[in-house]
Amino acid sequence: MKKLSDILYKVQTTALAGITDMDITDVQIDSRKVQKGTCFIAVKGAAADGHLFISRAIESGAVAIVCEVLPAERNEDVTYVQTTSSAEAAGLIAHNFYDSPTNRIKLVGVTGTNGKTTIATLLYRLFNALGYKCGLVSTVENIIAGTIIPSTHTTPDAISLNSLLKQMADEGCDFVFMEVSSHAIHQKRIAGLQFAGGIFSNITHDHLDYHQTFDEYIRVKKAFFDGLPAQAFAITNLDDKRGAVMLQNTAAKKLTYSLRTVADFKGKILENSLTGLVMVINEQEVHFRLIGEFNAYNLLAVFGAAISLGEDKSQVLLALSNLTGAEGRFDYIISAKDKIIGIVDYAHTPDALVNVLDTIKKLKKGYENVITVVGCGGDRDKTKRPVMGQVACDNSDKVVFTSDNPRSEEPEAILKDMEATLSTAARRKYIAIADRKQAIKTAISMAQPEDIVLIAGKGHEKYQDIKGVKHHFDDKEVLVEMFELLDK
Ligand SMILES: CC(=O)N[C@H]1[C@@H](OP(=O)(O)OP(=O)(O)OC[C@H]2O[C@@H](n3ccc(=O)[nH]c3=O)[C@H](O)[C@@H]2O)O[C@H](CO)[C@@H](O)[C@@H]1O[C@H](C)C(=O)N[C@@H](C)C(=O)N[C@H](CCC(=O)O)C(=O)O
Ligand SMILES: Nc1ncnc2c1ncn2[C@@H]1O[C@H](COP(=O)(O)OP(=O)(O)OP(=O)(O)O)[C@@H](O)[C@H]1O
Ligand SMILES: N[C@H](CCC[C@H](N)C(=O)O)C(=O)O
Ligand SMILES: [Mg+2]
Repeated sequence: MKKLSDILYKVQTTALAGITDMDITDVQIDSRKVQKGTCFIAVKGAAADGHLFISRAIESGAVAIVCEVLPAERNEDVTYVQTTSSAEAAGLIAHNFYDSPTNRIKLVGVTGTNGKTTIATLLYRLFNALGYKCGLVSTVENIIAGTIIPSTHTTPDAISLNSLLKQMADEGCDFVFMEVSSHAIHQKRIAGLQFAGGIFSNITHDHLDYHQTFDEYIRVKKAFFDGLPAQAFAITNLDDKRGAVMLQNTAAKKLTYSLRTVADFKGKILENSLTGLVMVINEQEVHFRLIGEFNAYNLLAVFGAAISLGEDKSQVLLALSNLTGAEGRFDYIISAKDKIIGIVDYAHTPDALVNVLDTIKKLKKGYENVITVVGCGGDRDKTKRPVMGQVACDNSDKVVFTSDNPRSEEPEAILKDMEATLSTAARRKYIAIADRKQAIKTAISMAQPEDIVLIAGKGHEKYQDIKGVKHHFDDKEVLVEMFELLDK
C-alpha cells in the first residue's frame, strides 16, 4: 500500500492542508471512478473543470485532493494538496502510484502527424522477433506481452497509461513502444515517464481545431523532445522541413534518418512495387514486404531505433524484411475475376492522403484508373476538409466523397465543407454519397478490370460514430463482401 507522501514524490506542491502518511488505495482524475481511499486529482479540461467535482469525489470516498485552487470549504478528514499544474501532477502521481514502471522497462515514444502507429507496431513486432518480451501502446490496440487490450485513445490518459505500463513491467516486458500524440503532450499525459528514446516521423496539417496554429502544433511536438533526458536517444526525419528543429533543444543523443541526404540512418529506394520495397540501408541491400515511400521512412525510423537500442544491424534488417504493416495501413486485396485492387488505408489527413495516392501512382502500370472513396471526421479540424477534397480529386481519376465518423455533425454539412473550394477540374471528378457502404459499392461498380479503388480514412476502425452511437462498420469487410459479389 502506498502512502500519500510516497505518491507526491517530485510533485510541485504550493500548499498542503492535512496529513500525508495516510494510505492511498487508488488515484483518479475522474470523480466518477473514485472509491474509498482514492487520491483525486482535479484537472481543468476542455469541456469541464475537475475542481467542480471535488465534493463529489469526497462523497465517494476520496481521502486526498490534489488541485490548483484550494476549495473555500474544506473537509477536516481530507488532505488537500495544491500544485501549479494538476495535469503534470497526475502524470507524476500515477507513475509513483504504479511503482515507477518506466524505471523497469525501456520506453520508446513515437510522435509526428503520420506514421506513429506504423512505427510503434513495427518496433513491437521487430523486438518480438528478436526474442524480447514487449509492450505496445497504440491507436489500434495496446498489447501486454501478446495479450491485447482494446485502445480508446492513441495515448491514454496518465492514470490508464501508467496502469498499463505497470502491467507491462510486471509481465517482464523489456521494451515498450508507444505512440505519443500531440494531445497527450499538451495535456501532460506523459508527465513523469522516463523515456529511453524518442522518434519523430513528420509534421503536417492536422488537429488545428485543438492546437489553433501550426506553430503551436510544432511547439507542442517539440516539447516531447525538449523533455527527453541525456541518456535517451532522439531520432528525427531530416527530410521533413521541421525535422531538425524538433531536436534543437533536446538533451538526448541526436540521430537522424533520411532518404535524400547524409544521415546516421541513410536509405535509398531501389524498387517500389506492390510486392514491396527494395532498399539500401546503411550500405546493406534489403527487400521489405511493406509498400510505398512513406513506409521507407517508417522502416528507417524503426531501424534507427533498433540500432540505438543496441541491436545488431544484420539481425534487425533480416527480421524487418519479414514484417508486414499495421492493420488498415495500405491493406489491400485483389478481386479474383476482374483483378480490381482494393486498398484500405487510414489516411485521414491531407498529407497522408497525398502520400497514399502518390504511392498508388508509382505502383500503377499505366492505364488503370484510381477511384478514391474519402470522407472527413466530424467534430475534428474543419480546415482539412476542403484540402482533402481537393487532393483526393487532384490525385485520382474519380472520387466518391462520403462520411467518415460524422460524430455529432450532419454528414451532409461535412460533405459541403469538402466540396466548398474545389477547382473546376475537381468538380467534374466527384460524386457525393453520404452512406459509406453505398459509396464503396458505387466506387467498385465504377471500376474496370485492374482499376484501383482506395478507401481512405478509417483503416482498422470497426465502427462508424454517428451521433454518439458507434455502429459496426469495417471498410475491409465491406470491400471483401463487394468483391465476393463481383466474383460470383
Ligand atoms: C480534447 C481532448 O483531448 N479531450 C480529452 C480530455 O478531455 P477534456 O479536457 O474534455 O476533459 P473534461 O471533460 O473537460 O474534464 C476535465 C476533467 O474533469 C473530470 N471530470 C469530468 C466529469 C465528471 O463528472 N467528473 C470529473 O472528474 C475529467 O475526468 C477530467 O479529468 O481528457 C480526457 C481524459 O484524459 C480525455 O479522455 C479526452 O479525450 C477525448 C475523449 C478525445 O476524443 N480526445 C482525442 C481528440 C485525442 O486525445 N486524440 C489523440 C490522438 C489524436 C491523433 O493524433 O490523431 C489521442 O491521443 O487519442
Ligand atoms: N511516415 C509516413 N509519412 C506520411 N504518411 C504516412 C506515414 N506512415 C503512414 N502514413 C499514412 O498515414 C496513415 C496513418 O498512419 P499511422 O496510423 O501509422 O499514423 P499515426 O501517426 O499513428 O496516425 P494517428 O495520429 O491517427 O494515430 C497511413 O494509413 C498512411 O496512409
Ligand atoms: N486519432 C484521430 C483519428 C481520426 C480518424 C478518422 N477516421 C476520424 O474519425 O476523423 C482523431 O481522433 O482525430
Ligand atoms: Mg496512431
